[in-house]
Amino acid sequence: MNMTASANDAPLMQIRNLDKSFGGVKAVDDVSMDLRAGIVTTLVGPNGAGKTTFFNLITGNLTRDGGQVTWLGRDTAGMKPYRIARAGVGRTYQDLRLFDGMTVWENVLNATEHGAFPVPISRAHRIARRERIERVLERTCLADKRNTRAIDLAYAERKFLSMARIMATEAKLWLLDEPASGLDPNSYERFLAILREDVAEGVTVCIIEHNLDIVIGISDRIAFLDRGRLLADGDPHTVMNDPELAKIYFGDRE
Ligand SMILES: Nc1ncnc2c1ncn2[C@@H]1O[C@H](COP(=O)(O)OP(=O)(O)OP(=O)(O)O)[C@@H](O)[C@H]1O
Repeated sequence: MNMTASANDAPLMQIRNLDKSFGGVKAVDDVSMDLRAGIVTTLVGPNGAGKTTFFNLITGNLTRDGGQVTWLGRDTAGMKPYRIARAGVGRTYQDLRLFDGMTVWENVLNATEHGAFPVPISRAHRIARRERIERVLERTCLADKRNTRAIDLAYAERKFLSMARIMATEAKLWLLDEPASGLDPNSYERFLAILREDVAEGVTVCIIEHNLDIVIGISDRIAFLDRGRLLADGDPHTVMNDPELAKIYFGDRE
């Protein structure tokens, strides 16, 4: 969405020769990628290509077998997921992973505390955080639902709540797992507007998405994974119009 970002900007996240196997399956195989400020990268690829494993490796949910991931210049090896999150890497899940019994407000507040390891904050910070959450709830149209339990929300509202949790943490990198799937057209437009505004402010986004119509509309860049390998990484139209990749994607490879 920000095609003007300079190619010389240092990447926020630098991924080099990343490897992960499960038994004999190479889920992520020698993948290198740069994630730069203000750029939306979409990961596409057939089922089992390694997209979720890739997310799990860069969030610290899985331990890599080899390779290097640096975030803001620092090697993340050995960092716990909550530390990586606190350093500015936010993530949503396909199954959303909300706290169903908690209210909207509590769900968002909890995200700002990064799980079981809250950092003590001053009164001024608490006030600033409350204002930030208010603003995020306005933007995601959840302000009127602040006292509603997550389980009682409609599907699109639950998706926006998972976005709100990232937005409130002011994460610099958003890793979004199928953020637009199942959204009605109005909700999809609202999602796109939020994404565009935050990307314009410098947020970096990496999305896993299966819906190819959505992919083209959202992405500055497409990374195509297959059997753990990064087969292409570049301009959306070039990648999506590649006949060999199309065969792989639609399952009719030779
Ligand atoms: N915890 C695990 N244990 C064993 N094998 C796994 C595990 N997680 C993933 N795999 C395997 O690693 C490969 C990559 O899986 P992954 O879920 O990362 O792919 P994906 O691209 O996200 O797929 P999908 O689009 O279906 O979600 C697959 O062959 C999968 O079966």
